[in-house]
Formats: sequence, C-alpha cells, structure tokens
Amino acid sequence: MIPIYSANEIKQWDAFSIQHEPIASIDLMERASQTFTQRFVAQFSPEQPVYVLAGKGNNGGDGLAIARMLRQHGFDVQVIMPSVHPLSHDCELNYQRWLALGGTVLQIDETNFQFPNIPADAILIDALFGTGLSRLLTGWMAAIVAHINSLPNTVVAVDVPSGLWCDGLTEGDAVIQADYCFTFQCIKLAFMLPENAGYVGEWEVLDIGLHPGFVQQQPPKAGFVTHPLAVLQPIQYDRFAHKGTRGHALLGAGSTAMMGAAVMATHAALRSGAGLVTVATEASAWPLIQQTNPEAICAAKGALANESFQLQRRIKAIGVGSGWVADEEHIQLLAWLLENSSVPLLIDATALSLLVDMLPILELAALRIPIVLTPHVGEFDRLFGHSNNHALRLEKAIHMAKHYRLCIVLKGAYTRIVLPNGHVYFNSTGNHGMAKAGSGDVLAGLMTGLLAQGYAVQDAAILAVWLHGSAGDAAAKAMGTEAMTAMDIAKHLPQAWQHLNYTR
Ligand SMILES: NC(=O)C1=CN([C@@H]2O[C@H](COP(=O)(O)OP(=O)(O)OC[C@H]3O[C@@H](n4cnc5c(N)ncnc54)[C@H](O)[C@@H]3O)[C@@H](O)[C@H]2O)[C@@H](O)CC1
Ligand SMILES: [K+]
Repeated sequence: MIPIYSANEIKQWDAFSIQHEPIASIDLMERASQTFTQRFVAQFSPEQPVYVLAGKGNNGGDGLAIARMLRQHGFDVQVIMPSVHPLSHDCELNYQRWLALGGTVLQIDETNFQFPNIPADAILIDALFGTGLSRLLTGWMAAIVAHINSLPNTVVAVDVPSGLWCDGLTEGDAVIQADYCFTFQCIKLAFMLPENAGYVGEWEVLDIGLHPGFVQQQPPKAGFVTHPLAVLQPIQYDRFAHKGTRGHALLGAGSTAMMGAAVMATHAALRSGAGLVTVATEASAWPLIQQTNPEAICAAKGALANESFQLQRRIKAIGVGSGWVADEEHIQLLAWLLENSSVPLLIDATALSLLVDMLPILELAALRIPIVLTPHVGEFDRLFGHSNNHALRLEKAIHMAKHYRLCIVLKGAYTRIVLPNGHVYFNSTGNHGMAKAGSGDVLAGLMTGLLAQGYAVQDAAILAVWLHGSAGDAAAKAMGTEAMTAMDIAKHLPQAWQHLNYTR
C-alpha cells in the first residue's frame, strides 16, 4: 500500500528522515533529484531540449539539481526562474552548484513580465512550487502558470503540478496542467480526485527512501491499495474443507425487468470462493438463474426475511439490492434484515435508495452487525445529500461511515473504501471499460461471497474491489474497453485471483 499523507505530514516525514537516517536535507534533495532524473532519462531522450522552471523553495531546489544532473546525462538544459528572493537554503545551494557547472538562468521579472521563447519540441520540467504551497497562486505567478498551460510543450511536474493544493481541491485554475507527474514517496490526496485529472496527468510515485519508521509511528489515514495482500491475509482452506466450511452467501437480487443483475451477482459470488450461493428471487426467474449459474441454489424472496431458513442453511452473509425495484415488498425485506439479520449485510443499488427512509434502523443495525454500502456517486448523493465536488463527497463519506459505523464503498475510478474509523483505501485496479451497467452487481455478488467466507468487512471490501478491477483489466485486455461487458468482468475473476496469487 502506498501511503497518502497531507502536505504537513510529508514535511514531518522529511524531518523524521533527516533526523533518524540521519541525512542532511541537501543530501535528501540530491537523492530525490537523482531518483527523478533516473525516471526522466528512462522516458525522454537528450535529443529534446529541456527547460526547467524553478521556484524559490525546495521544489525549485529539486529543479536546479535535476537541471545539473540532466546536463551531466547529455541533455541540453535551460533554467528559468522568477526573480524572487530569498531562495530556500537548499535551493540556494543548488543554484550555486548549477552556476558552478556553467549553467545560466533566464530570469523572469515581475515588473517586466516576459516569458522566454521555448521551442515547441522542448520538455518543460515544472519545479515552481511543490508541497509547500501555502495559498492559491495569484498575480504574476498565476500568469506564469497560465502561460505554461497555453504552450504545446510536454510538461513533467516535479512532485506535484505547481499550484495544486495537495490535500484536496484547488480553487480556481492557477495550476500547471502536467502531462506527467513524478511524485516523491507518497501519493497526494489531490491525485485521487477526478477534478484534478487534467492537472496531474499520468502520475507515478518515486521511492526516495524516506525513513520507513515514520509510517509505523504515524500510520496514514489513507492509502492506495496496489496489492491487497500487503494489507490483508487471504483465507486459507485446508484439504478437509467442504462446501459448508467455505461459507454460504445469500443474495437478494433481480426483478422481472432486471434479472440480469441477479445472474451477474450470482456468477461473481460463485467465483468468490464461497462454498454455496443461494439467490432469493422471483420463482419465474429460477430457470434463467440455473441455466446461467447451475451451481447456484434458488429460493423464494421470502427467504431474505426468514430466520429459520437462514439458520438452517447456515447463511454467513447477505447481499441485497442489485436489480431490485423500489416497492413495498422490498422495503419490508430490507427493514426485516436491518432489524433481524445476525450476519454481515451488504446493501447495493435499489436497496440504497430504499435506505433513505431507514437511516434510524440502519444506525441500530450497525451496532449489531457489520454493514457495507456499495453506492456509486449518484446513489451516495441520493442517500446522504448532494455534494458539490468529489472532495466534499469524500469528506461526507468519512463522516457518515464514522457516524453510522459503516463501511462505505464509494464506487468510481480509484473506488474509495471508507471504514467506520474514517480511514480510506483507494483502489488501484480497473479501467473505464467497467463503467457499464451491471458492473456494480458483479462487485456486490463478489463481496457478499467474500463476507460469507468470513472475511472481515474491511478485508472483503478491499479484496473485492481490487479483484473486480483486476478482472476488469483482464477483460479489457482480452476484448477491449468498448466491447467488454459487466458479465465479462465476472467471467475474468479467475484471472484476477491468479493475478492476486502470482504477484503476492
Ligand atoms: N520529502 C521532502 O520533504 C522533500 C521535499 N522535497 C521538495 O521540497 C518541496 C517542498 O518544498 P518547500 O516546502 O520549500 O515548498 P515549495 O518549494 O513548494 O515552495 C514553497 C515556497 O513558496 C512560497 N509560496 C507558497 N505558496 C505560495 C504562493 N501561493 N505564492 C507565492 N509563493 C508561495 C513559500 O513561502 C515558500 O517560500 C517538495 O514538493 C519537494 O519537491 C525534496 O527536496 C526531497 C525531500
Ligand atoms: K512542481
């Protein structure tokens, strides 16, 4: 897992590394700049001229060190600096080192603002501001940013695109629109917000060797899950396992016009590793369910509100809502589950809409059993009220997860798994080919199957979301993002499990 820290925490991590490694801050800057340079030369050729735009702080110091290193790699490098003083201590040192190497600096003046001409094939390295941004860029700094954004050149940002507010949304548009962003050590929350996609471009985290002791001492409240096995243990079955010990999942899914949802959720639940999957749905759809998923058991909808059925069949988790319609029957079923279920409950799709009027019983239910909600943005807003942007929505999800003691899986690119303690895991897998009807049904079925096997809610959510995205990636590879369908995601779950196990 890659930690997500705030700008302030990153500063603390730097200081921790300087103290505990120990390392001088100028040497840490040298190491960061070397790492950036190595990454840069792996992608770009010295045939393209390079212009480094360097600011007065440590981000600018990195820029000047990178300029020196790239020159040593045979790049033709020019440095542009706004004439702002004083420079930070380490920036000044790297400024002197650059001059000592025979480098020159094109100064931009506030009063006589003129930006040097840059050839169209040049690569621009943006080292104007990093994580030390303390307020929005205005005046001539904003004008520099606007000018850069008007140029056709490829822009590579050092650490963050200048002007970006690392911990959330940036008001206004005085932010460099980078094509690439090579960021140091950890991910910034801003990278996870769809509104910032045009600023951050393709981002990559570079390990600059900050001291790992900091992460132990101050575990991050958010992280990016590159591989689930870094954060959870998969359930191991022994040779004597049988279908009864692998968990029995009960799905309440499908209605006359949306029976495909039940088919897909069932298929995914069957591929979760669960021993038994029962689908409670309309009897008229049983032949369809059994033709498409012969391993599944069908039951009447009433099974969802039948305690003796659930006890007798040893149901271990229940997932409801995929393909449901919002009518009295389903309201009753959901209310019964909230008031009576003794096993973990997953609430998806239409059941989330029904929940709007049931928040008091949801709150009580969450005292008794683990509950996971799997809304997409529209469902989340319907349930908890509209948010004007993704940063506010995430804040609200954290608040609601803590208040109601829920796990909220807020679906989208980098699906957010918000835990009852307010911690957030962002998922790394998946692609836009998955943004199609039925994709959520597959996730709901898969997650219910994991819950039935005894995975804790947090682990079931992290693992299901990762596997779902990985299956989506396998489907996209096999059939392309256009043609792939939600059912293809479910059908590629075997590849996702293999990916999980082979890359552990
Ligand atoms: N982990 C670390 O701490 C490391 C940090 N490094 C670099 O250091 C950067 C952070 O450096 P700094 O904290 O010096 O910050 P920055 O280089 O981001 O810039 C801060 C400077 O800009 C000024 N400033 C802030 N907002 C402004 C605004 N809106 N308009 C005009 N001026 C403004 C501040 O007063 C300060 O002088 C990182 O992004 C990274 O590039 C690297 O050298 C390696 C290690
Ligand atoms: K920058």
